[in-house]
Amino acid sequence: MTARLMNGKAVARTVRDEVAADVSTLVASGRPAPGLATVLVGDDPASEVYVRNKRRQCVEAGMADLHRHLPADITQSALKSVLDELATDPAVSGILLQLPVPKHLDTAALLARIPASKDVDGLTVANAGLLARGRVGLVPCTPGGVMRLLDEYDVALSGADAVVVGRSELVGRPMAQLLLQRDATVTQCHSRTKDLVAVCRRADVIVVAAGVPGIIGGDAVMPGATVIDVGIHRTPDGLIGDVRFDEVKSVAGLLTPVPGGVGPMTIAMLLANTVAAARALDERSVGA
Ligand SMILES: Nc1nc2c(c(=O)[nH]1)N[C@@H](CN(C=O)c1ccc(C(=O)N[C@@H](CCC(=O)O)C(=O)O)cc1)CN2
Ligand SMILES: [Mg+2]
Repeated sequence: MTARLMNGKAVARTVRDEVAADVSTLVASGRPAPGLATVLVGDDPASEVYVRNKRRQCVEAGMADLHRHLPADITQSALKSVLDELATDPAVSGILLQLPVPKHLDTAALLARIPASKDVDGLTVANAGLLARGRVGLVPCTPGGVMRLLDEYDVALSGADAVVVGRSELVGRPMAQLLLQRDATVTQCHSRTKDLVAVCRRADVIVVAAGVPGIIGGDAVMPGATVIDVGIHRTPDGLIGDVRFDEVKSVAGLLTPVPGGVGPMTIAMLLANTVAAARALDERSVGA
């Protein structure tokens, strides 16, 4: 068998077109264009690329780019003040703190300054709590993007055995919650899992977000399974994921490539969350 590749680039394009249409409708009805505040601390080259792409795609979708670039040595309290200012600025629909931040800063305390209503990354405790209760909030972008990809390729989830490899706040935990909401039987694996290969081999759907290059090979995949690779690692030979692509390609039924799989979906879902946040803020002020 050779897996069919899931084209994240194309699906992300579709999502961005939907967002642009939603923005046009909002603006045509006399509302301000949604505004996205990307907050980048320091000069990490990969983060700079991601934020540049977020800003460019934000403008392409007709939204306002309200970027802040702050020095790597900024203090916790100065950064908190910037976030507090964005929190009350009516032009800002969504706030995104690019991660990771420099080591001297306390990420959890910073995220706590972002109001849940503007938390377009879905990383606040409030939005994570809503997700855990199966209620509507802003969903983290990468797991949200994985769900959209699974739906675009008609992957059946109800009753399916789904394995999530990884338990990060950014991907693994919310991913498991989203699959559970869709009635999958979810197993969450991590660095202490005893027999990762045996657990994965039972799965109809595997989402790998371990942050370990090539951790999942062909031996861990049931023939015909759907395999989603969230990993992204720079090597002298180019970008690779958490999945050993060539091996898994000959076993899986559906597989995401790296690059061009999950990555582009992350930014597309950020834009979708920003429009959703703008709409919700708007409805509140209309009702107020
Ligand atoms: N606040 C956040 N920080 C981080 C997030 C996040 O969702 N919110 N996710 C990652 C980085 N990330 C977005 O921020 C991100 C990673 C990768 C891509 C992407 O499009 N990847 C391309 C390859 C691009 C390349 O050449 O590097 C692909 O996979 O095709 C987009 C966004 C950590 N931080
Ligand atoms: Mg089974």
